[in-house]
Amino acid sequence: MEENKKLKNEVATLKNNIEYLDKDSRKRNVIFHGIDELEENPHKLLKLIVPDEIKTFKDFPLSQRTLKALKENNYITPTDIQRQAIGYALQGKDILGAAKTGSGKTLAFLIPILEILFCKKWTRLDGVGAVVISPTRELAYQIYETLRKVGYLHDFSAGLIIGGQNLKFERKRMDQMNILICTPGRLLQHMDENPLFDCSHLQILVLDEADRCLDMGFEATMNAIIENLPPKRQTLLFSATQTKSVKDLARLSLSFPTYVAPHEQATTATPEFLQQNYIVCKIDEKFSILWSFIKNHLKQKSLVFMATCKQVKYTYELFCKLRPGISLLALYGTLHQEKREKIYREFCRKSNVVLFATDLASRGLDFPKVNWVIQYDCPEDVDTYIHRAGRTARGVFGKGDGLLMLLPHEEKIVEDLRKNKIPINQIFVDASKVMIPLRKIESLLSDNGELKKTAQRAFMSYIKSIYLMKNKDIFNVQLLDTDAFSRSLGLIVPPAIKFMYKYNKSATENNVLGIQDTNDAIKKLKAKLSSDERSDGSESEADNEPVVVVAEETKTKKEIPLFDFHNVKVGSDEKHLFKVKEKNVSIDIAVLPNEDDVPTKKNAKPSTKTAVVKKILKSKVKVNTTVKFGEDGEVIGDEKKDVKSDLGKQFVNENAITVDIEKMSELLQEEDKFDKARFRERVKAKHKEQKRKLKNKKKEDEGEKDDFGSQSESDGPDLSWLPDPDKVYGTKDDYQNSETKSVSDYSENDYSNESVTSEKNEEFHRPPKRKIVESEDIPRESINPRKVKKIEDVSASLTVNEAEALAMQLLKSK
Ligand SMILES: Nc1ncnc2c1ncn2[C@@H]1O[C@H](COP(=O)(O)OP(=O)(O)OP(=O)(O)O)[C@@H](O)[C@H]1O
Repeated sequence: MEENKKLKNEVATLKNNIEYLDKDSRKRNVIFHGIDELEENPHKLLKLIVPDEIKTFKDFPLSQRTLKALKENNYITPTDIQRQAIGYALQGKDILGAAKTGSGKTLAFLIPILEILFCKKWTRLDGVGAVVISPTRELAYQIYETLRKVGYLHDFSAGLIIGGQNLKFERKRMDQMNILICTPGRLLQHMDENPLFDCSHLQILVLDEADRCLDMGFEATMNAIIENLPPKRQTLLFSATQTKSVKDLARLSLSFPTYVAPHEQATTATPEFLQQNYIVCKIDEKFSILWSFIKNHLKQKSLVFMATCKQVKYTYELFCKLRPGISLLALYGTLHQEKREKIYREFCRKSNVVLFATDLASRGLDFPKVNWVIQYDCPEDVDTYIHRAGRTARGVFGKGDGLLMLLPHEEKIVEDLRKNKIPINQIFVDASKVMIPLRKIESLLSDNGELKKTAQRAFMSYIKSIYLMKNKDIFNVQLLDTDAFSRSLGLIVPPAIKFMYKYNKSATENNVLGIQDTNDAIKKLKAKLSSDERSDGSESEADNEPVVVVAEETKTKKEIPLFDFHNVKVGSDEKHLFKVKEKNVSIDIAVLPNEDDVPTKKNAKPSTKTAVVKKILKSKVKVNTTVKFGEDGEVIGDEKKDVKSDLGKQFVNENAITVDIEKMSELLQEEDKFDKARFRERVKAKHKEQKRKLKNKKKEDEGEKDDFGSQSESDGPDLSWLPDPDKVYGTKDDYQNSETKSVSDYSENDYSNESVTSEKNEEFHRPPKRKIVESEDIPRESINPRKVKKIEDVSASLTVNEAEALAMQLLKSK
């Protein structure tokens, strides 16, 4: 104790001097020499920092700058992990830190980073002194923000190096950074490509969510990063589910790491005030339960975890269209970085909101005041459960609720959870209170092709994710009622699950042959599927094709508004609602066809494109050829495709497999001659046809002129119907006399003088003003009625004399 007190005083003096030194640099070296002495004897500090004696951050030998910033951000009392880890870290020890979610691990490594670099007089010119690696961009961003808060009084430069940002911008500044917060991929990219990046002086390496950073997903990247780092460094590993794997630790070449786990003896592995529940339901009930939950928690902040990006996308898009009355957000890896950041910030800011997310958001993210964490799909393992559930009930007295949704066969995971000190209780949902507008969803999907595709992708991605799970005791794709699942998503026709069909087929074949080890084939298939699932691009076309199996008519549920998960029903009747009905657990229906559907060899419809091609090739049908038939059924050859040259014919007869380029070019030249000749002929014929048409048109035009202009004689009107003028007016002579007379009369006498006229009339017998004469030898019916009408009109308008003159003229011309 005495020694401790002495050391404390020593350090207090040093600290004061360090602050003082900021103003007076002349004494700097003397003081740092003192700190160096302490560093050389770490056990001195170890004795000095007794975790149980630490009440506030002031009790640590921290710089005033750090203490001030901590105070400003209301960090007064250190949490358990901070109390235990900071001391060891300040001594330069490698640390394996494990503590419950939301227990403040971030500060447990950020404070030592600041203090160690500060004590080492790190400056901008010294380059990268500390690197913090986080598995996700969002978490890296969050750590960076915390660092800015608690380290703003220090002179260090810090950089956030994550994917999706401007690489050029980062590249120029990398050599000036003292503390880097990064994701593995981007860090390695700089190590590989950026000549300005130098981390040879690195002092501290931190892996947040260390078990995730070191797992299979990042294995190669992390190995490459570690190779590029100086072996002499301090390494700190933190996670709520810490790795103890010797292999992992060996990879990091930790030297006698100190295991810091303040909650190891705790009764629970999850936060104290986290209320954890689970329900068991059928696969087709999950979607409606989720919808009902959201509708009944409109004034809360909920986070829903789903297995795949595509499920998140579909649920988000569909629920937005259904308008639940609360703001909805979706966060998943395939989103653009800017969007991801925006959604992350929005979810942090809002208080009544639902965020659908993949496991991208399951680790480390410190969303404030989340009321509910719903694990819509069963987590891969206990660790994933812990991290997901830990997004609520965070901080010192944080409270929250968790709900795990399980399918009947997934209930086994509860045993594992309980074994791992996770207190979880079963609750029951009153089925009568569950509702979803399924008809509306179906009609939305039928109207919106894009949404339907998203639904199909969501369906497929879920099935694939289950198929790829390691733990086959819990995740068994063959126990999924895929038809019911598809219907619950609004898909009347379930998409075909071809990979399963292939898998089952190969398994059956191998069984028949007595081959035990089919692992290689399955592994290949799995690798392909997992790469599909991870990829940003759309699923293969095949996955979106509808299945051959005809779906049953979709059942609709009554829409009943009230819903309460806390309404635990103990009555046996209520319990039955969620018991597994064996007939609904159709093992093979969706995956393997029914016996009736099993295709016989003859009538089998090929299910894949390869099978179709094989069938076509077998039937010796020439693909991509067109046969034209004439009217009499004779085959008409395709002139274009027929070879004309002798060389071409010879080539066709040879049926050569290999291609001789020179010969081919010669052949093409020969064929080209024929083609050109054919083309010339066609042009000629076209010109000829055009000329002919022009001629015809000209003729037609002339004909039209005849009709309406000078009429030809032959086409003249038929005047045979007119009465014989000799009969009517006497002989030709009489006629000539009368004509002369009348003309002179008309000229000499006033035509209007009636007396004269009457006299003349007496001399000449004039027929009364006549109508069209109906002569006996010309039957009226034989005359064109239109002509008759026309003549009647003309004659009615003429005076007798005019009519006579006209008639005479006509006769003359005849
Ligand atoms: N000493 C402290 N006093 C008060 N609040 C604190 C303290 N340390 C951390 N916190 C707060 O607790 C919350 C959780 O901290 P942090 O995110 O570091 O937890 P974590 O252990 O890293 O969680 P996870 O395991 O989920 O990554 C944060 O909001 C943080 O501000």
